[in-house]
Amino acid sequence: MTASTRGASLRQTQWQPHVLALNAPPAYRQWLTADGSLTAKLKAHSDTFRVQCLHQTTARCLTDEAAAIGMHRPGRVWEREVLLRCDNTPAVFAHTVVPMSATATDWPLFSALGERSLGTTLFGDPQVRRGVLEFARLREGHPLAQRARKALKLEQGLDGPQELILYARRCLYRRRQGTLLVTEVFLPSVLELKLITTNRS
Ligand SMILES: C=C(O[C@@H]1C=C(C(=O)O)C=C[C@H]1O)C(=O)O
Repeated sequence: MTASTRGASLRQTQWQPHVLALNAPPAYRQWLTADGSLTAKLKAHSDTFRVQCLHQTTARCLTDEAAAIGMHRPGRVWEREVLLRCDNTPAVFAHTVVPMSATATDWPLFSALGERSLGTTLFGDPQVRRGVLEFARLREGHPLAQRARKALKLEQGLDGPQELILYARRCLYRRRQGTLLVTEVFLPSVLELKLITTNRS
């Protein structure tokens, strides 16, 4: 890596309200801007869909997400990270944070999700308010890029795809007094998915 690309990769990841600002390939754009539940979309593009929960624990939130969830400075949150698998291939690395100030009344189903999709609890609940999507091309050193690559490395037993360009989106959800920030990092295999028609010939 040259000094110039090192400087570029270390440039702070900017979360944008406009997907075109990323210069992402159209194939990624259609996933980044997909409306509704990502779980539902992934299920429509695979025979088998699974949520692999990597962990759900307390952690310190990332510096670029504190303000988004209403925290004055990065602090402890509930953190959930999963791989969304289509036909057992990881398609999305997802990272969700909830401030510790949130109560079980705010997010009654979050703590016991396990390998059930978070989406099924968000999109079915009339009390949940969904914010606007933000988009980013994750710089190489961004923690979520590193964690996604690490999850893939565990999957592929390789050094991990170093030159992987990762596009992500994030969305803030509100319910009662609670906030919850979902960040979805789209892995290259998502581009291989094909819509499965219902009337299979
Ligand atoms: C928000 C959704 O939930 C999905 C499921 C997640 C989980 O189970 O942790 C995380 C991110 C999402 O891609 C959705 O389906 O749109």
